[in-house]
Amino acid sequence: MIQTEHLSKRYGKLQALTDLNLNIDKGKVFGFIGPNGAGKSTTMLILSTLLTPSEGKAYVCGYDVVKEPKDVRQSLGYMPDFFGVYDNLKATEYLDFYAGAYNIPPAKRKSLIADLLELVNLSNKADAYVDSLSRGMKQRLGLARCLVHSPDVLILDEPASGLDPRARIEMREILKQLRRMNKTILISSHILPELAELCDEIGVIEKGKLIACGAVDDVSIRSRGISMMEVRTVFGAEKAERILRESRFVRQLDDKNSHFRIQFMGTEENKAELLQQLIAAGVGVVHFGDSRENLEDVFLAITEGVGN
Ligand SMILES: Nc1ncnc2c1ncn2[C@@H]1O[C@H](COP(=O)(O)OP(=O)(O)OP(=O)(O)O)[C@@H](O)[C@H]1O
Repeated sequence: MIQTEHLSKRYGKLQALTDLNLNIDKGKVFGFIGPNGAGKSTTMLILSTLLTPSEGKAYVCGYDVVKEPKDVRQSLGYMPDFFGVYDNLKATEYLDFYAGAYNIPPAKRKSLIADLLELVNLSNKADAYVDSLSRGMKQRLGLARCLVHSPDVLILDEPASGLDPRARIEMREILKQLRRMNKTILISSHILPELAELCDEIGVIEKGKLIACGAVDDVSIRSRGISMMEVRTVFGAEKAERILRESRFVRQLDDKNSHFRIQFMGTEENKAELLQQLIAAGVGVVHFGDSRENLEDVFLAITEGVGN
């Protein structure tokens, strides 16, 4: 549904994107992770036909973004990282305006807008002026806006940025709902754990280059063999700490009352080896596995030194 081939973009002398190859299948949620200035928005603008690539090709639903921009725009909904709302419009009027822009017949708009407001949990704000909505509500309204023409593909540039934890959770629940509706979603963030639960695959981009790409669980392994792990023990914590500290597979260790968090560098076999070593030493291991919550550390480890 989304494909790029050797996609590159230069702004004057600045190479913002270099040789990007992406292939996102129907119904998949792809998380695009990278620090500020990595090239995420540039990629999304090209896919949304708002920016022309310097080199390479990009397709959305099989349509070429340069040669068939109208078909691309019909197929996708794009939510920029920042968008304005009009002061004197109510939420329903705002969506009605965009539905009109997509030539949706007036007779169909009322029920469509009611459905969209329900989807984004804003039914009770239908008659509220958009500039009176909280930031989280505005973001959700922005999401409804890019769904008015029922696109198969969604391109969402940092939809949760600037939101408080509750608003982030609400946004995530709506995105899960969109995934259940079989939308293909490209979503960016500079916060990896935020996307881990939502995405089927992630791509890590740094200084315009894709440096790791794949299923959330194996991106770290495929890239540099780094993963974050948790080890919990009920007895023998001191022995465990010594073994973990001395292990050639452990790069970093945090210890909180028999609960160890380690940066592991090695293969799945190496993990089994380490677990056997702990058990053979008489450590009471009750948990030994990958940590999802600390994926940010993996991201930092993967991107460490890249591009320098
Ligand atoms: N219109 C422009 N003219 C010149 N340089 C630009 C322009 N837009 C972006 N850049 C530069 O291109 C690089 C990539 O920017 P881009 O906005 O794509 O990154 P990003 O990953 O989306 O970052 P952020 O999270 O800050 O939005 C940055 O160095 C940025 O300063």
